[in-house]
Amino acid sequence: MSEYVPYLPIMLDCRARPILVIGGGKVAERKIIHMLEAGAIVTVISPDVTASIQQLAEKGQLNWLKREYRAGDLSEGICSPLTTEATVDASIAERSDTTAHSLDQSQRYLLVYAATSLPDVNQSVAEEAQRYGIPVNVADRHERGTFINPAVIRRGRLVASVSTSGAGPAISRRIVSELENYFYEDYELYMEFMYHLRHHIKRVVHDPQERRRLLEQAAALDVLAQIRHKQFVWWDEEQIEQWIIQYRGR
Ligand SMILES: C[C@@]1(CC(=O)O)c2cc3[nH]c(cc4nc(cc5[nH]c(cc(n2)[C@H]1CCC(=O)O)[C@@](C)(CC(=O)O)[C@@H]5CCC(=O)O)C(CC(=O)O)=C4CCC(=O)O)c(CCC(=O)O)c3CC(=O)O
Ligand SMILES: NC(=O)C1=CN([C@@H]2O[C@H](COP(=O)(O)OP(=O)(O)OC[C@H]3O[C@@H](n4cnc5c(N)ncnc54)[C@H](O)[C@@H]3O)[C@@H](O)[C@H]2O)C=CC1
Repeated sequence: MSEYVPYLPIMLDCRARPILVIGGGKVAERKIIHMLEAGAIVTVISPDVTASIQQLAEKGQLNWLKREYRAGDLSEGICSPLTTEATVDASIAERSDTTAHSLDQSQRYLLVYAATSLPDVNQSVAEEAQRYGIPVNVADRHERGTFINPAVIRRGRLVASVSTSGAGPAISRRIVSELENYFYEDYELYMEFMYHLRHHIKRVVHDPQERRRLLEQAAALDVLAQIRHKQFVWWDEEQIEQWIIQYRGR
């Protein structure tokens, strides 16, 4: 077996956190869409961008700095959501003597993506990110970065992601397509219901053992089948209470 990195899979809350993307081509675009869906504040540094990225910039949904990457770009952090290029540059100039070490946590880039078509530029971005301890993804040579992206399907709260640890994104994509046939759209309502039920149980059942038993029972409910057969009716608080009473102490 060949050596490979035992990557740690995590789910990251990126809401209102700044992410920097160097390069604005097709690869950057695909990754940016996921970042925006995750609620991140995205800054793109690239002399040219795809039509979609340009549109997002025009709508104020991301910051585009129309220029090449410069050493030092990662130390700047970002000022506020939806700033224009001019205000970002002005604010960077004001803080020209600051470094990533001295920026407060909320201003520092949470993640950096090196997605240009130039291996040397991507390499410089990766080195700068690692100097500052910022996780970095490198589009052309994943082993030069510190994290990689899985192929993903979402069904509301349910997120299924697949990675082959670099063996091949086409394989990840194919496996995820198979999962799409398993996790139908009805999982979204199923997940919402399970959240609602679990939240209620957590609120009213304080004994840890009893709570765990109830949550296991909840996970075994045949709600998904009911949703699938269009027989499911949403449980109100009273119904949940009755269900809890029925299972308590069994
Ligand atoms: C290591 C990783 C690092 C990372 O990017 O995070 C990586 C690296 C590389 N990808 C390359 C090529 C392609 N990648 C895609 C597509 C995707 N790539 C994604 C992930 C990853 N790609 C990470 C590994 C995940 C894993 O191993 O499971 C997906 C799953 C998620 C995403 O990007 O969001 C997304 C699926 C999108 C979807 O779900 O639809 C396509 C298809 C297309 O573009 O349509 C091609 C062209 C076809 C081909 O080459 O297979 C190259 C060669 C570049 C070159 O030739 O120069 C490298 C470089 C290298 O291997 O080091
Ligand atoms: N990780 C992945 O999933 C995949 C990675 N790749 C690799 O990703 C890289 C990018 O691919 P594409 O987006 O298709 O390329 P592209 O040619 O469409 O886009 C490259 C972008 O980099 C920008 N750029 C060039 N020099 C720059 C600089 N000095 N500073 C900032 N931006 C600069 C360009 O303006 C352009 O927007 C390639 O190296 C490719 O081999 C390709 C397919 C998938």
